[in-house]
Amino acid sequence: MSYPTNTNQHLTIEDVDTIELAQKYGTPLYVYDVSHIRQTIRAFKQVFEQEKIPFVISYAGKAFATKAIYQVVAQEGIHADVVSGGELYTALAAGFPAAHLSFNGNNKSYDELTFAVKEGVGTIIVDNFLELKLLSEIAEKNAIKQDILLRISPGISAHTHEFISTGQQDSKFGFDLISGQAKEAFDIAINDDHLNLRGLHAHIGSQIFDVTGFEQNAALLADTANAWGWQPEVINAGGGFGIKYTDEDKPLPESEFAQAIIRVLKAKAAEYDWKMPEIWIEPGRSIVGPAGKTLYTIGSRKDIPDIRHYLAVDGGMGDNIRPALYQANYTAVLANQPNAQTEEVVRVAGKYCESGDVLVWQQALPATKPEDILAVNATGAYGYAMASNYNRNPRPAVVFVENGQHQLVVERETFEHLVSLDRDYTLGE
Ligand SMILES: Cc1ncc(COP(=O)(O)O)c(C=O)c1O
Ligand SMILES: N[C@@H](CCCC[NH3+])C(=O)O
Repeated sequence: MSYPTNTNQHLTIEDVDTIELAQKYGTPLYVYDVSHIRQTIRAFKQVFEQEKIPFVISYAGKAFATKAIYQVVAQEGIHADVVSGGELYTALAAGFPAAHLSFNGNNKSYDELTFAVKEGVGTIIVDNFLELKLLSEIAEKNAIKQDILLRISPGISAHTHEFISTGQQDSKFGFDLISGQAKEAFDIAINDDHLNLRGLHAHIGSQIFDVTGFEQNAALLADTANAWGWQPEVINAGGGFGIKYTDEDKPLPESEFAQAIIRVLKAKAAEYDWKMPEIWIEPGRSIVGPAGKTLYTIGSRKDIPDIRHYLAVDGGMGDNIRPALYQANYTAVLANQPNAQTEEVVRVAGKYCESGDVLVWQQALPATKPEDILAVNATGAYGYAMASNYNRNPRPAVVFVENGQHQLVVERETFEHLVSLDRDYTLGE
């Protein structure tokens, strides 16, 4: 594949020189192409608009939650889904309209639910019986009727890594459909004076390439509501649309996932003689994943004759834990000269004290030298979001690029940040 370059033969992102970004902001550095994010959101929207059906696209902020991304998402006029008090706080701090937020999660605390209700979060996606009870009490206390959806665990297994598959019956998320718990929750919710049950939600997993699971899921939600003698206003089919990390990944265009869900629900609405319900989707990875790259500085190497070349960079599992956690595959490119002839196959390792601290398992690269810049592709989702301070490494900065310009949107942590919450121990003095 051929990468975009400038006259210096440097890798560019939206005409911005990645080597200059590395020099200006340091490495490791997360870089997002904002136009790419906007294009993906618009492609999703276009499908629904062309079909002329009511819809809500809710960006799943767990993939990447910072003030700046919530601002871009708000500019594009779509909603967002949060899964913790911290994500909710971030979205509100960004100026995101509370009414356009939904709140997912399998163990929202009393305080988190109160925070959401008081701030006017549009929809709470209720996951379990305790939450139903707490939320009803909180809504009553605040004299409101809270809009909710019920999250169902549909018993659908998505073909993806076990850790990111959520729809199977043996899952911690949602009301179990098969054993009748979902119907029990429905009966409670529909009769609750403080809750306004608008519809059903089910999310089957993440990084899924096939439309079948989404079709089955949408059909199941509609059939379930119908079997309960109920016409829902909303069917939320979740997120999970797969993206391309390597050439082995063959994702469908985002439009096809949306079209498949629309097709099924249109047919179900006709079959059951319903007013067309609002279709909600919650994409996270597909909106931000392909738009992000991480820049690293190349450091040491270890060549084990006839076995492997390890090339170490100045980041690792603290800024991208996905290879270590899910055996996830990525591709990388030499940003100094992305289209140069490749000369060797290396394993790109991080700087953390773990053997599993790998960023790219296998990558063909041109000859490299210390201080060269390596760009790892498609790191926009669940990279920064899952970053840690393991080995007391400060977390990297984040830069947004658009129309040939760049802006720092998250500062790099410093050593001072690392100790800023530490307190001296004095009891033993
Ligand atoms: C309820 C829910 N919605 C949306 C998502 C977003 O998934 P993805 O980032 O794969 O689109 C997830 C994560 O898997 C989720 O659990
Ligand atoms: N963190 C996962 C996806 C989220 C799954 C949680 N619903 C990943 O990096 O692929």
